[in-house]
Amino acid sequence: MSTSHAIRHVRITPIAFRDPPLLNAAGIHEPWALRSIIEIETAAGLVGINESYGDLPMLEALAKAAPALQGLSPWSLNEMEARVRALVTPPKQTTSEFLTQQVSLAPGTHVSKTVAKVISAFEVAMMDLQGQMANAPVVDLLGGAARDRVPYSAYLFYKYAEHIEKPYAPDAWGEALKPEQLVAQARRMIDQYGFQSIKLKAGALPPEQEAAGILALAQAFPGTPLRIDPNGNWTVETSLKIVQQLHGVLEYYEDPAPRLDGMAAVARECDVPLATNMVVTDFAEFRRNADMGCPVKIVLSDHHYWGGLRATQQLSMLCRTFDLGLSMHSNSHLGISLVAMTHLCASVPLLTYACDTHYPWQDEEIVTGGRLKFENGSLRVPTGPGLGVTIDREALARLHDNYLRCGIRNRDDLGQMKKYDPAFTGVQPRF
Ligand SMILES: O=C([O-])[C@@H](O)[C@@H](O)[C@H](O)[C@@H](O)C(=O)[O-]
Ligand SMILES: [Mg+2]
Repeated sequence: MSTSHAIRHVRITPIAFRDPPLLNAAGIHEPWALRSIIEIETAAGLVGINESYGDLPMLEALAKAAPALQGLSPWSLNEMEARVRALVTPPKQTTSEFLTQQVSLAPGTHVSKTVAKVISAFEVAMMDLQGQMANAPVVDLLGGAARDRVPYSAYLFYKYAEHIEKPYAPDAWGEALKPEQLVAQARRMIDQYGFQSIKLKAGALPPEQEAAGILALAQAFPGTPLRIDPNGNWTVETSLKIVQQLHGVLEYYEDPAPRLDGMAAVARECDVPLATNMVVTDFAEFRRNADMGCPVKIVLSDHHYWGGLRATQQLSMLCRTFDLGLSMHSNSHLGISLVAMTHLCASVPLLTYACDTHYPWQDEEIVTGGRLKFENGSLRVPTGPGLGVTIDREALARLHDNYLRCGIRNRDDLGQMKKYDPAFTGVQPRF
């Protein structure tokens, strides 16, 4: 490698962007969602970019690992992984902290994922650099495109009309607590993006109400594949009762009951395939599911915490070996994450369902050119070198300023819900 391609500098910029009051099993979204923007610069001045989690422990881990990249070639991903593993060890937890985090909805915030998250954060930016050096899109570095566009689904949430603090004008989506409001939300999202399948985030309202929501969607959008995701907030008994009410309607049943044993108990009595982003979140958990005869049939990966794009490709091979389906999970994110996910999904022959994305819930953007355009619910894989997108510096400065002012340093859906309802405990399963 010529020394001009050696990595000389790593910049991590935390950002915050507006996030609507979306309800979930843990509580409710805060007014600002956090991300980190990663920039890796070579001696010659090429810059590879990426987007990842922006909570404080993640920022600390990124800062700790960044010096390991000094002098490294952007092609040396294995060496980068070894150096990160040597430098970053997850902080120790007390048992009670561990139990609290077990019910977290966002596996990306769990400390056991720190090393995988940091590796992923650097890997994508290094592959962006590789693509620029080789004049090839990331999808080609991953083996080439198995498809030229990647399908996403409409991701519906129950929600309030505005945040309790009212830090900015209410979003355009309005309240969604009743079936007819949910149908209106789906209609608006599908009209705008063309999505061809629908996911409902559940586990927030009483299950019968959420089942009524799905039935209303089934009536309003006949033939459209539907999914429901209570994030393990239902007992096995509730999960089985509700799936009966939804007979013939669901494409898959996502994390109805907590833990792998809960999911296995549901699987024994129900013929709808179970999907997860909560109980198979790394290779050890994949093995546990396999040892139990695969009660979970669909793994919802997320390169941000599975260890990167290449790790997710390895996961896809395992899914094929065990005859499992594969699709993608998401958290609140902007365009760099969406584009990285699109390159990845285009490169994976086994992609059995349209992917999740929170993108419609965000109205801000960090990439040059503004919001990404969907066609019939799909995103075209960028064909330019690397990720094929660049950072809008003005937007980066503005979103970083949001971060400095917003006061949020860790995502806390439970704490936020307590502002609306001080008696809310978040103890799961609630229903
Ligand atoms: O954004 C949310 O509220 C979701 O509930 C998210 O935190 C989950 O991790 C995720 O989307 C899921 O599918 O479980
Ligand atoms: Mg989920």
